[in-house]
Amino acid sequence: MTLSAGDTTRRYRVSGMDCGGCERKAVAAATRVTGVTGAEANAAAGTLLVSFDAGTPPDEAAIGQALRGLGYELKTNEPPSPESSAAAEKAWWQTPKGQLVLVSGALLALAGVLHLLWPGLGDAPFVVATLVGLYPIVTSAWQALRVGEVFTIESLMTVAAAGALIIGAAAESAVVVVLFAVGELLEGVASTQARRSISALSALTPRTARRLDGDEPVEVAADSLVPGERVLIRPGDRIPCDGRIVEGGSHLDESPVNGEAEPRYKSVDDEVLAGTVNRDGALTVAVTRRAEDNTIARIIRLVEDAQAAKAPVARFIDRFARWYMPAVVALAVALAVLPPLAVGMAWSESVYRALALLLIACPCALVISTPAAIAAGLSSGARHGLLIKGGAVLESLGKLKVVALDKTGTLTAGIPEVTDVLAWQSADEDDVLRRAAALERESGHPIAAAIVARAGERGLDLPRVENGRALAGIGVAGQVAGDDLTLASPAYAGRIAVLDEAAKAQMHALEESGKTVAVLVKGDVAVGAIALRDEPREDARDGLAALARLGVRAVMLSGDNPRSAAAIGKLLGIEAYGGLMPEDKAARVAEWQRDGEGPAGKVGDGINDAPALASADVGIAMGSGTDVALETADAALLKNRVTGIAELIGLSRATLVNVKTNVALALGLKAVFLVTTALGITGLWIAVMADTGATVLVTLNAMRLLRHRY
Ligand SMILES: Nc1ncnc2c1ncn2[C@@H]1O[C@H](COP(=O)(O)OP(=O)(O)OP(=O)(O)O)[C@@H](O)[C@H]1O
Ligand SMILES: [Zn+2]
Repeated sequence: MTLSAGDTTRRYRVSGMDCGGCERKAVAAATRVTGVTGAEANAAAGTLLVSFDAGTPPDEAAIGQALRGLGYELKTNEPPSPESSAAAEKAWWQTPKGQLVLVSGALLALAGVLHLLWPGLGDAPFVVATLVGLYPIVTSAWQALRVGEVFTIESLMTVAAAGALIIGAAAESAVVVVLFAVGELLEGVASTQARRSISALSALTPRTARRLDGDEPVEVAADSLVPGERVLIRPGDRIPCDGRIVEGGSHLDESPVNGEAEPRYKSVDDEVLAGTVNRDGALTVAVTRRAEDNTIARIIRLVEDAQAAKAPVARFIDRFARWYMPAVVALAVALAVLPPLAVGMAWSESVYRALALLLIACPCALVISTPAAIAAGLSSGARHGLLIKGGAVLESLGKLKVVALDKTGTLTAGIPEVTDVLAWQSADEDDVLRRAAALERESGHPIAAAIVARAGERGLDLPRVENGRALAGIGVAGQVAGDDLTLASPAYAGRIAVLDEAAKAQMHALEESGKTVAVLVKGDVAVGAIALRDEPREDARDGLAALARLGVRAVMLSGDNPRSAAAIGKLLGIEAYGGLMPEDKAARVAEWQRDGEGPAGKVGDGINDAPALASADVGIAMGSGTDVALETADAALLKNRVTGIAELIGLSRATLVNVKTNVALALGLKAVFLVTTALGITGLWIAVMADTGATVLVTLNAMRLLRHRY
């Protein structure tokens, strides 16, 4: 079943699950509750998604009860907080699994000692050790049986250990029980680590804030702050909330939130993020978001959702494990029964081999191989300002062959500056600038900000504009003192006005040097033009070079005129196309996909390039955490750097390689020992060692991703 979070689904946190077997049991238990129509569990994320008929939500307490019977704890979907996550993550020896390891291990050691001191006791001490260690396993096998899950790891284990006792291999079965407990304990380690590295983010926000009541700072709980309140932040403090600076200026270290290494100077009207560090100046900040909506809380929610959404590989492995277990049981029965009947092998020998087979078959390592790696990859990315919305996105990111990048704000800083003002037809330069700035006053385009700023520098008074309107991808228009005015790209200006050859030549020259030109048209006469230049980002070259090293083709798609796009493209050494409307960019991406040049990614600010972001295999939003971008794109770069794109792809590839290595390790070890056991070369406890060993290897390998180098 495929589920997604919607209005007829509800997501719960569940603690205690740590492998595919746990997931299946939890799903089986939840779907038995009346009203529940489907469920999906994810051990790595510690989540259970429950679907139900709209209007009749199922009884939460009943679901909780059903899960408790299996040893899992249901929590309602509370927002993450340092306290709750700290409480959920107990030290290993405090968990039931840890205690089972300690108790069964101690009993095994004791049995060994007794056996040496009083050989007369025979196997009795080992039998006792086995039975004690087996007790929780039997209980959990029984609970799973009651919800209809017959072939669980625990039921295999119960049969195997009991069988070993019956054929007189008590010492082995005691060892087997301990190793099984160790393996179970280890299974959860990678996903717990991954989860912890995310919930650690929430601990970055200070608990308290110094709220200004009038001019008096009062210490209050940070999560009680509401938008509009003002807080005082001293040098060295962590910022307690998302907000806007109303007084002061300081260098802010944002690395904890977005991985941006260089501290940035921010002052009045700049946005600050909760969890970042105020380096050197005192700031007064107006709160803009409540604690539960601040950027860091949103990041944590996104990453948790991402971990809960299974990658296609993980689904495949789940399906595989489903038929694999019964198949193994059938094989074990055949191995026990056939050789004695066919070639007269001793029953004790054939049963022994069959039991060993059951033990190796435990698919724990295989089942955690994929989710562990993906959870680690997603966490590692989030810690470096690379947000990936789930395993499926991660898979496609690693396969990208071509990436389209916007020019403005992506490859360039997005802060153009006016370089030239041209005046034609008896107008003077200040006149052109004054009217252009008046038109731009309401526009949100970076060009607008630059023109208004330049007019301000020259101390110009801006006239009133009537009927002002933005022409998306073209420019702005309105009436000033009765004149119809348009400020637009030369291409559009050429359509509504006649541009003489001299003017055209002037503009072409500006464009060829990489500048953007906006033409001021009065009625149907071009009266002047303003040229602006937006410098490439410092790291644009490095970022593109890194993409080239990964063998990914990078193409610039720009709404700016083709000549200046080409000039910037040449400067950066990237294939460039200009004069594209947003839908043209989407069409270009679709073309690549159709012609087999994709999978294609699209990087943009997520604001005026939404169609292209959506049509790409992976839409990557870039920018300092703009609201739209975070939630609509498939992946987001919180640090405002071109180099982040290659980091994102590199991380995805590393994760995919890790997944493949893990699957190969788990399946490979399993295959080898299946054969050697069936042939009678290796015995019971090598079999269990192999399974525990594979679990350890897979876990360690996945955890390497938490230290991935960017
Ligand atoms: N407010 C404006 N003032 C002046 N010109 C504008 C304005 N808005 C758009 N234009 C013109 O339209 C062109 C395309 O704008 P659009 O917003 O689609 O692209 P962009 O974001 O500037 O560039 P890119 O696609 O490279 O990111 C601009 O290069 C500019 O010439
Ligand atoms: Zn388990």
